[in-house]
Order: sequence, then C-alpha cells, then structure tokens
Amino acid sequence: MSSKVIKGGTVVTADLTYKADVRIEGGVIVEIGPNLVGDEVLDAAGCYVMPGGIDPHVHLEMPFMGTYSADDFESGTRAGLAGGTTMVVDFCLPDPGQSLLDALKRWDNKSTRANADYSFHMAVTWWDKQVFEEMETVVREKGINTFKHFMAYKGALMVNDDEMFASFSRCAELGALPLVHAENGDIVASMQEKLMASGNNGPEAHAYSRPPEVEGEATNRAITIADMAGCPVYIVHTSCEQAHEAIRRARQKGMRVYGEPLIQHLLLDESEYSNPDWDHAAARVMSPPFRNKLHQDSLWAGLQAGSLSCVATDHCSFTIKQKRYGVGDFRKIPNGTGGLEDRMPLLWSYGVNTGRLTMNEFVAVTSTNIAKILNMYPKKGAIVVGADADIVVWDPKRTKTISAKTQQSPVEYNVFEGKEVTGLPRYTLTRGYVAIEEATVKTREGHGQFVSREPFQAVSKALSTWKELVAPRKVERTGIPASGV
Ligand SMILES: NC(=O)NCCC(=O)O
Ligand SMILES: [Zn+2]
Ligand SMILES: [Zn+2]
Repeated sequence: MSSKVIKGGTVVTADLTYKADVRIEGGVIVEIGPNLVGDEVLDAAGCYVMPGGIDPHVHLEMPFMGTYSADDFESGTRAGLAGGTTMVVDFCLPDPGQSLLDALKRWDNKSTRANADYSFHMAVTWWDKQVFEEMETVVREKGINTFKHFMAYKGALMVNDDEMFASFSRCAELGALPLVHAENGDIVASMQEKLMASGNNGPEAHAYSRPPEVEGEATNRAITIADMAGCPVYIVHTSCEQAHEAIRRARQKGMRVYGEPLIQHLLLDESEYSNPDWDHAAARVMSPPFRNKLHQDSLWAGLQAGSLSCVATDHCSFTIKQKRYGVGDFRKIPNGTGGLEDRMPLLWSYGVNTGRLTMNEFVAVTSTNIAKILNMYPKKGAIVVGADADIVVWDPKRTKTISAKTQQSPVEYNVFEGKEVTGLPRYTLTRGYVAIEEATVKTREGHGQFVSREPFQAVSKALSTWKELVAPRKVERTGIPASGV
C-alpha cells in the first residue's frame, strides 16, 4: 500500500502545537514523528498541519420554501474542501406525516455525489407513535444520534413544546442529542403579518420580525425542556447575546448545553439589510438575521470563554432568481446564505490573526469540539494514529480576496464578497486523498462516505443516573390521620 508523508510542518491540535511529520496509509494516520519517509511527500514547510474542518450544520439541495437550496452534495463538499473543511453534517427533513426512514432514503440518494465525508442529523418535523418508534431505528441501525427541532417556520417545519418534550424524552432514552433552531415561531408569524399589513414588505422586514428577544426566549425554553427531559441540548445558529446568555447561565448551572454561532453572525451585521439594492439585502436574508456589533462581540467572547462550543455555516445558498420569489413579500424570500468555502479562512483571519483566538482554539471550534459533541472523535477532529487522514495543511501566509467569481458554489454572489483573508489551505486531504493543492481542485465525486455515529454513552448515563437519584419519591408515613370527612 502506498504511503504519503506530510513533511516539515507544525502539527496544531485542540491542545498541542509541535513539530512533526505525519505519515498516511490506507486513508488513516499511521505514524507521527520526526524524519518520516513515504512514497509521496507533501511539503508542509512554514505550514500548520491541522484536523480538517467539520461543518456541523449545512443544507445541501434542501427542499425549503418552495424550492431547493442551490448547492448540492457535490458542489457543497467541493466548496468545503477548497476552504479546508473535510466533513459536513446535513439535515434529513421528513415532510410532515412522512416516515423518517423514507426521508432518509432520499438523503442517501442525494449524498452519493459527495466529495468529502458527511453525516446526517434527523429532523423531527411532526410527532406521533410512528416517529417515536422510528427514532430507535434511526439511532440503533442508521448511525444517526442527533435530532433537529425547529421552533420557528410555523405551518411548515415548526414543532410545539409538547412535541419537543416528547421527542427530547425519547432522545434521553435512546442516548441521542436534540438540536434546536430556537426562535419563537408564533411571535415571528404575528410580527410578519403586522409588518406586511403596514406596508413593510422589503428584506429589512425579515430582520424586524425576528428580534434577539424571540431567539433568547426560545433558547431558554429549549434548555428548560431539555432539563425536564433529562438530556443535553445543542442550540444551532446562536446569533445574539440573549441566546448566548441563556446558554451561559445553563452551563454555569452544570447543564450540558452547546451553542453554535455561525461565521456569518460573527462577521456580518444588520446594516446589510438597509442596503438600497433589494438583491443585496435579500441575499443576506437568513434566520436568525444578522445582528449588531454588540451581539457579535458577545459571540466572540463566548468562543474565547468556552460558553459557545463551535462555529458552523448553516450553508443554505439560493440564487438571485430564487431570492426574488420574495419581491413584494419578504416572507417568501428563501431563508439562507452560504459560507462553506469561507468559514475556515475567515475565522482564521478575523479570529487567530487578530488575537481573539489561539490556533488551538481555532482547531477546537472548527473541528475537535464538533467531533466530540457529535460523538465521532477521534475518528474525526484529531491528528492521532488511527484517525481518518482528514487533514488541512494550512499556509498562514497565503492570501486572497473572497469573490463570487472564483468560488466553487454556482451562486452568483457571496455574502463575504471583498473580504481579504490571510491563511488558506496549501493541501486539503480527505481520508488521505489530496483533493486541494493551493488553487488546484482535484476533488473526486463520490469519494465521500457516510460517517455513522454511535449513541452517546457517557453523558446519557450520567444524566439518567442523576435524574433517577433526584426523582420525586412518595414520602412513606406511619400514623396517617383518619380522613377529616
Ligand atoms: N438559517 C436559514 O435561514 N436557513 C436554513 C434553514 C435553517 O437552518 O433555519
Ligand atoms: Zn435554522
Ligand atoms: Zn440550518
């Protein structure tokens, strides 16, 4: 079997920085140390050798708001690899009333074109006995240990509190982790109607209809429901201080609550919606919307302090034509933006190069924490012997200006257009295969494999043991007085 050696670089993991070569054989790391030899040498002089990025939140070819998101598993994973991301986790979305297992077949078909490894979260979009039962098959046989719940998108994907409580309780039994899109969907729907009735129909009204308070309230509620059900909870696209505050408080109380800010919310702000160009503003319509600088500071502080766990993209891109479905009614603008190709270079440039994050923290929030939270560490998210050789050889001196003209995605714009980045992949390897060599893209359609994830053992056991210990117990009494009747 032929081998590759990544030579002369500095290995950077979530907790260590050291000089070493890395030898790869059969798609996995087989040796780490000085002066290694192999059949092929990848020159890493002046570079950092890091676990490839993992994006825990993407929507590729997602059926949503009457259309499909524009990037599919081929272009989406190609974009990811170009920016140093070697694995994505997408969301399987059953239609209301549809079997979870039937929905999964559709996602299995779409993902055969992936250039990089991937996994799925399963969404709970409706609730009855069939969903309850199929959840077990999803966890035990299909290798999916995470279930997504939308508290927004009323009349479409949204689930109510009783459905969430039932589903979270089932997650607790199965050793699964619930994920939540936390916005109060009832309030958003009312606000949207009021705004439309008062003539506010432009993309800026999307942001007016979803203020930080509705996200903070829903985040608190999701955390409370998880606490009652006895399971951990993962809050996706945490965008504001109110939601971060709820997560921080819960963690201080000892709860296993994970918060996931997006690169978009860290770097882009609400002024984008005031742009006089309708297409510019609509292109940035996503949920939750972009916030102000104070919220951005809160998210950066959370990553530094550890109250927020990882950085994702929620990559869900739509063409200008698709965004224009909402001309005259902002409620019909498909929600979502891209970011897969740019997350790693942007977080490095605005995080590590500014001193907000250390290199090790960068690895933690883009890869290792995610692999641990989703239960696939150290197969993914690690530079250790035996781990998959999903590696990015990172050149901290390479620069570019982000532009839609040079991106992998077929979409005509990029919400980060014009931003300069310093820090880019020299090589991106997916299970040992060099898919990216500087600006040369050598991705292989169909190379990506599904990553099966086992149920959580440790956290589930700890939480159920504690729940049992503190469960309400009948007080046994002697000498009960006779009824007063
Ligand atoms: N975030 C967004 O606007 N679109 C994708 C679907 C979701 O994650 O809510
Ligand atoms: Zn969402
Ligand atoms: Zn999403």
